[in-house]
Amino acid sequence: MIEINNLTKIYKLSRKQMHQVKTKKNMTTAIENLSLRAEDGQIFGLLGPNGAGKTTALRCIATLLKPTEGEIRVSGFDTVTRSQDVRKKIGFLTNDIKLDPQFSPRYLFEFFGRLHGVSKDEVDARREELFEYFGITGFQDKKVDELSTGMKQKAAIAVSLVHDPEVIIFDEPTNGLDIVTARSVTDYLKMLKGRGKLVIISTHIMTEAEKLCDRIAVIIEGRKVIEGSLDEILESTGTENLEEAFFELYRQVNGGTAQ
Ligand SMILES: Nc1ncnc2c1ncn2[C@@H]1O[C@H](COP(=O)(O)OP(=O)(O)OP(=O)(O)O)[C@@H](O)[C@H]1O
Repeated sequence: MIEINNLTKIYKLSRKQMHQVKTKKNMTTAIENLSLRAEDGQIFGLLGPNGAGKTTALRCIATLLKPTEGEIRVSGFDTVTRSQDVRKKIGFLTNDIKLDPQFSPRYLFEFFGRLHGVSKDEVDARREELFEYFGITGFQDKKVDELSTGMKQKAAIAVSLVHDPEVIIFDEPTNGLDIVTARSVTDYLKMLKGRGKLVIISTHIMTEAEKLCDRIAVIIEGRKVIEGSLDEILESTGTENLEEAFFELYRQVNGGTAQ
């Protein structure tokens, strides 16, 4: 289970960053007062436009960032005071964590397996299952450097799951994948949910959230504007699909400026 209570994350900006985003303020609030609860056996989606704060929230859950205010618990462990325990429970995938280009998917899978304290037999069994499922076996001994974007993403997904984590945190898991591979990833996430795992993803793809997520939190400009099942969100916005619901919510936040 993931419990987020009143999470606020404020980044301090360097002079260079202030110049880049043309601001005189040396701080930016990426997430403001976010609370939510995601249960085991559920796929929970954080849905929002670019810059909404989705990656920041997932990085806080994954212990990579400390909340400025508020607290997060993963499987009962606080992400700040019990970060080691949290890390054992989670598999984290994000676009800015890159696999070392000099090594092969097989080497990296075995390396991270050892790092997580998984036995050799178990690593071998999990490698066979995951590499077969994601079609990695054919290029498992090639250097990451020589792989396509999609191949790298598939390898990164497999590596993040080496220790059979209870909680799967995937930031835009189908980013850069073709339609066939994207489907294999979303099917695998559904299978993990069926095994009782908690999967939390970020996405800006409405149809992906619609098909995949049991619960969705829409985040706009760092604030949660609605949370619920797809049906609950459609009912409360009086719309027929998530895209319409999103624009309705966006209009409410921005005072009627969205198309
Ligand atoms: N390291 C950082 N330093 C300063 N500001 C940051 C940093 N990382 C993110 N931000 C800012 O925080 C806000 C939220 O960014 P975040 O990456 O969490 O959004 P996102 O919803 O994941 O966006 P995207 O869909 O584009 O990945 C943005 O305004 C971004 O510019």
